[in-house]
Amino acid sequence: MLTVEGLVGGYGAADEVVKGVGLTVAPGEILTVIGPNGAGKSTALKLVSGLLRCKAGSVRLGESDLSSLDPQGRAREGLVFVPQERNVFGALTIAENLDIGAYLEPARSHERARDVYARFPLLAERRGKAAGALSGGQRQTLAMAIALMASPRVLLLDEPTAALAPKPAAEIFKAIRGLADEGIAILMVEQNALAALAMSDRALVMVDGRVAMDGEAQAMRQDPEVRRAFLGGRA
Ligand SMILES: Nc1ncnc2c1ncn2[C@@H]1O[C@H](COP(=O)(O)OP(=O)(O)OP(=O)(O)O)[C@@H](O)[C@H]1O
Repeated sequence: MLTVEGLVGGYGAADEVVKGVGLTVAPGEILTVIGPNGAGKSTALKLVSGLLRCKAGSVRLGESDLSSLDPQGRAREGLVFVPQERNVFGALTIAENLDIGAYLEPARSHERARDVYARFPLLAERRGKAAGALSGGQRQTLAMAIALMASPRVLLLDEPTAALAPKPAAEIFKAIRGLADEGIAILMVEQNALAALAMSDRALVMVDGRVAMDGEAQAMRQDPEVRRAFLGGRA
């Protein structure tokens, strides 16, 4: 179980963009964070990953307190972040990108890559090709595949379907659901709120650095207030 309590942090002088966020994600569960632009969703994810230092609060995975660890230390414990942008090395091949993902345990790179290729055959077919030649959806798939090379227990995904058309976005969501169904805990930030909630277990609305609402994803999807504010009021 990922347990985040009282998370506070931000950037330089603006050190309270996130003003006290708490959440839990169990193995096999998808928790999606939605909310208006600038609410601090991506910042919260970066604080959980260790990319940004917390001013206050704690991040625990099971019995381990990860709060004082850097991103690499947290990844060693099983908490792996997939950024929204610059998440693959375009000039390198897919195989080389996966190798980099295995930096924590290079000796297991071959074995992990075999699993990843079995899961994502499109990457296997293109393994010798440059990542820069991939479509948007394929690139996001590769970004998740790189993270999987570290054998994560928790994946932190920052807008995995950003800038994707509905069909590749649906494929990415399906792949994410598959990872959760195998026991990985997923904490995801998404702008594509309606589709994200449809495949999530729980959701959390962040407004101005705080948790404004949280609950079961399907109930939130039906909530008139959430629909009006975040889902375009659509039925
Ligand atoms: N690198 C940075 N340096 C300083 N301020 C930043 C930085 N990145 C984001 N911010 C500020 O932090 C606040 C929250 O941004 P954040 O990206 O976390 O919001 P968000 O909820 O993820 O919104 P969006 O969906 O627009 O990305 C905003 O006011 C933003 O301007």
